[in-house]
Amino acid sequence: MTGLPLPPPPPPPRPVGPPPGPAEADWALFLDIDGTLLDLAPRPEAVVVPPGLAPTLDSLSRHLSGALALVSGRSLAGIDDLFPGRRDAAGSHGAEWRHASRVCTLPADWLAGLLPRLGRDIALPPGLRLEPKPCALALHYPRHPAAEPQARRLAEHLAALSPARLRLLAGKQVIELLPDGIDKGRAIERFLTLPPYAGRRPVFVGDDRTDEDGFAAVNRWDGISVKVGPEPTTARHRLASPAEVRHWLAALAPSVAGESA
Ligand SMILES: O=P(O)(O)OC[C@H]1O[C@H](O[C@H]2O[C@H](CO)[C@@H](O)[C@H](O)[C@H]2O)[C@H](O)[C@@H](O)[C@@H]1O
Ligand SMILES: [Mg+2]
Repeated sequence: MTGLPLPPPPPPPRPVGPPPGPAEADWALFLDIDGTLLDLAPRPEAVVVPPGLAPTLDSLSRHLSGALALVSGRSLAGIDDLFPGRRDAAGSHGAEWRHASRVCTLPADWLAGLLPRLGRDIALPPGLRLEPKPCALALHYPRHPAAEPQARRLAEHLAALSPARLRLLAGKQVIELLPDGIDKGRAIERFLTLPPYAGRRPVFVGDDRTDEDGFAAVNRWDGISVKVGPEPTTARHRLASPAEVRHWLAALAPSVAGESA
């Protein structure tokens, strides 16, 4: 029996090499935290910031005339606990945002309404840990991968109860509830409209599915997108681990030290 001709095979994946270096002075550098700058830990509060990392970021920021921002799922307060100094940052995937010390946080009445009900009249699956943020809610299921469907069902239930339009965002052993329309791509693009970021080439390094919006934005701006880890990605460069990221950043920094010496 003759059938329809088979479609041509998909093209082989584009080779994804390491990112370039040293840092060009016209880069705008956007860095994810967990799984990118820092090794993952069993609990959010258990991560370790290696000594030397903050000074490296400071050197790079000076080299880039201040165009360096942290773009994280953590809250701004959580970012400041790890990297003090009220740095430019997008927190809660962009639902909180700080540029030149000016802070902007989305209203979160929906969260204030939901939180008291959790564990009281809405059951929490065993093993689930809640991380409330100013305008987002993370449902962590550490060491309980089987809890993922339950966490997702709970997140969907909460989203349906909420008067605000919310989106679900799945990360590493976590499902997050966020206001609709919030993602890291938009957070990065917002920085790119403002000094000293405007007119620069965006560079974004991230490790998670939640970073794909950031990679897509940076690709649209002809920037440098860098995926950390082996998973499929739309990023155009790849580093293997947070240790490789730190090594890459430190290798960018000596030219900085040389220039500032
Ligand atoms: O966007 P990021 O900077 O990567 O932040 C993403 C989430 O990071 C934290 O959770 C994740 O890291 C924890 C520590 O390694 C880990 O225990 C957890 O399983 C991961 O999901 C943070 O707690 C979240 O708020 C961030 O959204
Ligand atoms: Mg991450």
